[in-house]
Amino acid sequence: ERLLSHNSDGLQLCLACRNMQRAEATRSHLLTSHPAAQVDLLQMDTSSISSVLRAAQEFKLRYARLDYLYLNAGIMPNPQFDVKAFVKGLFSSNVINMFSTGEGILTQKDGITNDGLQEVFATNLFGHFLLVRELEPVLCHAGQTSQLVWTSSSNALSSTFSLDDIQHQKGTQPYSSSKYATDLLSLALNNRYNKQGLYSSVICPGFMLTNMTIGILPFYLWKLLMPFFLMLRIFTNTLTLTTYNGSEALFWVFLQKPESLNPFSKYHSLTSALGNSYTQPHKMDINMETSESLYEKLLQLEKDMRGKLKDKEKESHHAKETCRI
Ligand SMILES: NC(=O)C1=CN([C@@H]2O[C@H](COP(=O)(O)OP(=O)(O)OC[C@H]3O[C@@H](n4cnc5c(N)ncnc54)[C@H](OP(=O)(O)O)[C@@H]3O)[C@@H](O)[C@H]2O)C=CC1
Ligand SMILES: CC(C)CCC[C@@H](C)[C@H]1CC[C@H]2C3=C(CC[C@]12C)[C@@]1(C)CCC(=O)[C@@H](C)[C@@H]1CC3
Repeated sequence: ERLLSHNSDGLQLCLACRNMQRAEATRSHLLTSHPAAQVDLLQMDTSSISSVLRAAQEFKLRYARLDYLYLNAGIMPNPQFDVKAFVKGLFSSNVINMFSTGEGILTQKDGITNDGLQEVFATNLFGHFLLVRELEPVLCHAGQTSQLVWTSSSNALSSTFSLDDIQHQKGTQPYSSSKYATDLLSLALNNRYNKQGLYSSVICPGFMLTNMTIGILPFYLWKLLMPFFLMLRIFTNTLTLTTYNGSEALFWVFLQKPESLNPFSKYHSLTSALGNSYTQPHKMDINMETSESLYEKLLQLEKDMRGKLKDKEKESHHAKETCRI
């Protein structure tokens, strides 16, 4: 919506969504305020490997070029709010950090996808990784730049991520781990693809009330807490609260020359106590060595998963043939 409000001429949007009913509703909403806009839809579930491969194939049939790819889909399933840790945090010097990152007060219960991957890892990171790899031919064009924009989080904490457990099978903070992996992956992509004109950056929208966060507390509590959160903005500008404010960095990045963005920075949407939105970079707690190691592991996993998919296809083909006989 913010991109269309800025300049809808010549902008062709393609919304890749898992739920086509919601996608249609979003499209209609956008066309109501911007009747001349070009908004296409593409069905894609980032948690499913075959869905991502199918969607990428369809995209390449439809379009010759992709200038901006927003990698925004994300889940934080079954969030558990640790009241004890929260109260302890309230009386510690870490209180502001707790409200801006959610560090130490949230855990999640992860699931397993049909492909056998950890659900948060598959949805938030691996599906997007595959998509970028598949869309390479439309993203990389001689003499032109293109941009990947990842929605990461200030909840991306190195303490929750391990190269020995990139899917976070063993821990209770898969969300944080997947976002830290996102930061690492963006750096590795810059390292590999900048020569081909493809740039990658990460943003944090700040804390917003959305479908993802609203379930953490009962709805009436959020309503009651709203004046408290607005007041808290005096101490931390990370409480963006609305999706309009949260999308500030997504929009800001769109306006920048990709070469001017720092691959080690995360671009944060921030909102001042007076309600003004702005974007500010913060250095990420990442290094090239870990980022490259993660990339190698993702490539290996991709190879394994493609192998499994082929075996499955062969099996079902064989079953069909046997039936026919
Ligand atoms: N809210 C917050 O405070 C913060 C959010 N973020 C990040 O912002 C991004 C957007 O989240 P937010 O708007 O808050 O939450 P929402 O739940 O409102 O939005 C998440 C979006 O991701 C889509 N999605 C989820 N799973 C899949 C999937 N398997 N395939 C395709 N699409 C999928 C959802 O689709 P559907 O409509 O079908 O559910 C929805 O459109 C996420 O990456 C999140 O981690 C980062 C920091 C803070
Ligand atoms: C009951 C209390 C009076 C208020 C509790 C508030 C907490 C539930 C929120 C305070 C900071 C929030 C926060 C997030 C979730 C909800 C809180 C912990 C996130 C972890 C959501 C996902 C993200 O990506 C982070 C950037 C958010 C950081 C702040």
